[in-house]
Amino acid sequence: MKIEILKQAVMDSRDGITISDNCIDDNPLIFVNPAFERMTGYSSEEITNINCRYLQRNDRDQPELELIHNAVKKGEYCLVTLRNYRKDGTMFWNELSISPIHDEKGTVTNFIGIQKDVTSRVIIQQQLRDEHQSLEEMKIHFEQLSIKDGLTGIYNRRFFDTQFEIQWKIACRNGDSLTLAMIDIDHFKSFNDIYGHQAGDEALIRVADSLNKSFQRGSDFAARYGGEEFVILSNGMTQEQASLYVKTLCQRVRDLKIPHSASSTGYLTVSIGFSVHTFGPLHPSNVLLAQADKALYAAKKRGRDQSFSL
Ligand SMILES: Nc1nc2c(ncn2[C@@H]2O[C@H](COP(=O)(O)OP(=O)(O)OP(=O)(O)O)[C@@H](O)[C@H]2O)c(=O)[nH]1
Repeated sequence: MKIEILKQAVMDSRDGITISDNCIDDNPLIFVNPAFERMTGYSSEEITNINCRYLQRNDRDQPELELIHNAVKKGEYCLVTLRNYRKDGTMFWNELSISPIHDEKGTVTNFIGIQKDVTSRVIIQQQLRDEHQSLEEMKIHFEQLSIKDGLTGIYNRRFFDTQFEIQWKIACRNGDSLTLAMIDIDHFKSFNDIYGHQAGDEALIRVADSLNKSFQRGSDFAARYGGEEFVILSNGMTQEQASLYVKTLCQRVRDLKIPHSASSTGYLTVSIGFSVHTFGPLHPSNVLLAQADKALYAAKKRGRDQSFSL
C-alpha cells in the first residue's frame, strides 16, 4: 500500500487520531488529525508538544486516568471513556483507546490514540440507568404499600395472612409452638366520639408503634388486623413466657398515658386474647385464631385492660 493512502486515511478519519512520543519526557503529542481538532476545538499548533492531560482540565478525579497511566507505564493497550473538555469549556465523553507502537528492538516509541465523542451514548445510558433506578424505587414503594397499613405503617392484614400461613407450615414441620395475640383497643368508639376521629387516628398510630417495638425475636411481627384491632405472631414461646409478654403489651399501652375519660382508668387501654399452640403435622392453623379470638372476648368480658388465654 502506498504511504500516501495511509496518510490520507489518518487525515480523513472521522475519529480523532493522535500520536504521542514516548521517548520524550511526559509523553507529549506530536501529531493530531483534523477530526481531533474538530472534536476538541484546539488547533494542531496549540496542542502538540504537550501532554494531552489538559483535556481533563481540573476534572482529574476519574479512575480511568489511573488505567491510562498504568497502560503507558507498562507499554500496553487500553480503552477508557473519559470526561474531556473542549477549548470552549464544554464537556464531552471521550472514548479513547491507546495502543503502543514499537521499534524494531521492541521498545515502545509512541502511542497512537483513537478518540470518539460518545456523549450522546453516555447520556442515553445514564438516562436509562436513572429510569431503571426510579422504577426499582417505585417497585419497592408499591411492594411496601401492598403489605403495610396506610395509617399506622405497620404490616397489614394481607401480610399477616400470608405470613401466618408460612409460620404455621414451619411450626407444623418442626413441631414448634406459635403464639398469637389479638389486641383490641377498649372503648374506642367512645374515644372517637369524645375526642374526634383525628385523635382516634393518632391514638391508633401510637398504639401500633408501641406494639411494633415490643418484640424479642426477629421473626415476630405486629399487624393491624382490623379497625382498632392488632395481632402479634411469635414463635417458640411457652405459655408462661407468652403470658408475661402480653402483660407487658398491656402495660406499654397504659404507659402511653393517652387520656380517655370514658375508661375506668382514665387512659386508653387494650384487651388481649392470646393462644399458644404447639403444632403437629395435622393441626389446622385456624385453631390459633379461633382460640385467641375467644380469649379476647373473655378478656373484654372480664373487665378489659387485661390479657387472657383459654
Ligand atoms: N379514628 C379511627 N377509628 C376507627 C378506625 N377504624 C375503626 N375505628 C373505630 O373503632 C371503633 C370500634 O368500636 P367497637 O367495635 O364498638 O369497639 P369499642 O368501642 O372499642 O368497644 P370494646 O372493644 O368492646 O371495648 C368504631 O367506632 C370505629 O369507627 C380508624 O382507622 N380510625
